[in-house]
Amino acid sequence: MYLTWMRAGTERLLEIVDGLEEPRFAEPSPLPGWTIGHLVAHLHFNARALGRLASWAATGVETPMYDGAGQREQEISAGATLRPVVLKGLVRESAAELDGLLSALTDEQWSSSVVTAQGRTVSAEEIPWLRVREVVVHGADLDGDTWAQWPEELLRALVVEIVEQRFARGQAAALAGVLTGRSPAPLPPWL
Ligand SMILES: O=C(O)/C=C/C(=O)CC(=O)C(=O)O
Repeated sequence: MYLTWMRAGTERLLEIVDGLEEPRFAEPSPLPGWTIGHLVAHLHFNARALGRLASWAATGVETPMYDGAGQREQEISAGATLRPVVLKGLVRESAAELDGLLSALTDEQWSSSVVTAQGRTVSAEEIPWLRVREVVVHGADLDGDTWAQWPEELLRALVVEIVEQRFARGQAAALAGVLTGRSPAPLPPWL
């Protein structure tokens, strides 16, 4: 299921990224401090990072998503300076690499454990879900009209996870206001 959603989400994301005109890469994205270029660079390096988790599951050799706290930020900042045509190619390439690595996992490897960048120990089966969140949510950042195209089951899984995490972040009251349609409380971006 997750792999199917990942493939559908990736296909849509690549369409959106391919359709971005060059000047848009320098424009602000909905994420504080990030341009569209930063966002596209993040999507590329996130595929690479999740690919390292897939390699970990395949080999048993610990290969974390990022080497230390600064790597993610440094990669994104450097990536955002690349020419849009280069970034577009990289996003496509790393998405295909991630798909290839995941497709090669055996049943036993899928059930092995890996550790995410947030320190969560998860089954490798969760790797495609981590990518679904990225391509679906950031796809909406790049082209806001994408939500209605996703299956209800995917949206339910996403919303349940967001609700749990927002509660954990102390945002219960703001969330209740938004979900009851009573207050347009400003909530910071979830992802
Ligand atoms: O949900 C988690 O445990 C980890 C999520 C991330 O590391 C987010 C990314 O995938 C990323 O920032 O590249």
